[in-house]
Amino acid sequence: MPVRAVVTDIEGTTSAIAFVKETLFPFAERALDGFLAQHGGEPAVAAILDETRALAPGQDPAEALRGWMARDEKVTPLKALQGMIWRQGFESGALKGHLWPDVAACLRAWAAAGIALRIYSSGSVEAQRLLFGHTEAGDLTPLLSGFDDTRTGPKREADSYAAIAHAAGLPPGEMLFLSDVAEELDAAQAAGMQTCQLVRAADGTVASNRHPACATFPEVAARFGLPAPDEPPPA
Ligand SMILES: CSCCC(=O)C(=O)COP(=O)(O)O
Ligand SMILES: [Mg+2]
Repeated sequence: MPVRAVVTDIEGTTSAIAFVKETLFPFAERALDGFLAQHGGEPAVAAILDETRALAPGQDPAEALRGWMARDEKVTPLKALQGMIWRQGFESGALKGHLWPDVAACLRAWAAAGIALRIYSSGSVEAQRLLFGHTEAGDLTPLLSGFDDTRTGPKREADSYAAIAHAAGLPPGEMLFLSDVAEELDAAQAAGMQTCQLVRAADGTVASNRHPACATFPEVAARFGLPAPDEPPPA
């Protein structure tokens, strides 16, 4: 079936795991206490702290958030708060959204051919917009027609992918989900989507054998009949 929409994960798929773990997470960790001291009374931040207390009863919310960060737990209020903290970094230029060198040219070629492009990541929608709005290849958000995070649903549950297909207004079979995590691909496949695992050598991803595997976006293009970019990716 032809692919009319591509839904992509971020960490391990468009972007290096090391960028998330060694740049983004430490940035949020360093800024956490100051951010809560300055913004803790604002309604959006107070709501995140309430969500945190509900998920970690009896624990100081800042400590709960710090623990989730240390264990890389994809907990929705943590992800929302990280997005808010990263805003300052992206907008000041202290942070640049990392994309593997093959990604931007393919996204441009696919969008130009009328393929709908969407993001589905554990990173909050705010963080997704910031990352794609501030990449070394420029602002790529005009190429993207939809953003979903774990408020849509857990990434390992088929219903989340059904909801994404519904929001895109397409049959799931005409949508291709890209991720480094086999369990996420299993869920997308259970919802009827086409799937491809990104096995990025630098990320040390191990191919699952349950899904087609590609090392780069141009390989994805070749395998799924998507247009390839005109220009070669920068070295
Ligand atoms: C700017 S997105 C930050 C990435 C992040 O926090 C994360 O947890 C990524 O998880 P993914 O679902 O994209 O693998
Ligand atoms: Mg990932």
